[in-house]
Amino acid sequence: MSGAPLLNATDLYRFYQVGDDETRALRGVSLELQPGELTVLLGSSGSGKSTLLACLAGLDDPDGGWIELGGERLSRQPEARRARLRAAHLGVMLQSGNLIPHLTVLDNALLTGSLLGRRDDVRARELLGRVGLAPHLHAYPAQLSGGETARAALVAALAHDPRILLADEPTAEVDADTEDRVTDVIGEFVHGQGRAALIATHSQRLAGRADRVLYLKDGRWADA
Ligand SMILES: Nc1ncnc2c1ncn2[C@@H]1O[C@H](COP(=O)(O)OP(=O)(O)OP(=O)(O)O)[C@@H](O)[C@H]1O
Repeated sequence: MSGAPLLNATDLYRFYQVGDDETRALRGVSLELQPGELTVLLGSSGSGKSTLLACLAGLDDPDGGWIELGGERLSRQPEARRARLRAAHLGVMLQSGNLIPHLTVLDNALLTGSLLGRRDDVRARELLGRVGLAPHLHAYPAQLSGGETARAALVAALAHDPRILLADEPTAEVDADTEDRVTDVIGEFVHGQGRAALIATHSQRLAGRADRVLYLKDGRWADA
């Protein structure tokens, strides 16, 4: 792949201090995300995947290193600026807390697009249908199963058509058929629309569709 990356992270460090203990969750991680590239992030529990995604999403700030998004610096910026950059460039799906509890599945999917002034009902309904949530458009998050919640969150991250998807285990708690559908939606987003995605997953199906597989071990890149 060539050309300017959509996202550029250089030498990221993130340390957590709990009492006298320090966890070094990221230790010098660099990464570029290019358009048309599906990157899968693998690593055992505690290897730093969620920490990396949170930093790249501007939801957490690295202790060292820097992140550029669309040519603008994301790291070490006030929260309001990070939020603006996040909305302009990213679709983010974390392991929890993605959906607004008092909005329906459909309204959650429409929210970011509405805030950006480009609400797209057709795209939101189509994506929800493709991941098998057509019967649940008007359900509230508390009425969904774990797998349905993950799929609703994935659509909420994709419906405003971001340039980059950052997703943490989008196929957790789903059967093989549904996993295929979710994988198809992500594949179409990246390869059909020329977007970029970084997906933390344990799914071999998703890893099998990736253009690039990265392994994190103890907060550093490692060989498979
Ligand atoms: N808020 C926090 N405070 C203290 N330590 C944390 C915090 N968040 C993460 N950690 C620690 O940082 C390390 C990396 O955690 P992280 O959640 O990024 O791993 P992960 O690869 O996403 O794991 P999983 O696959 O279980 O989600 C772990 O040792 C974890 O205990």
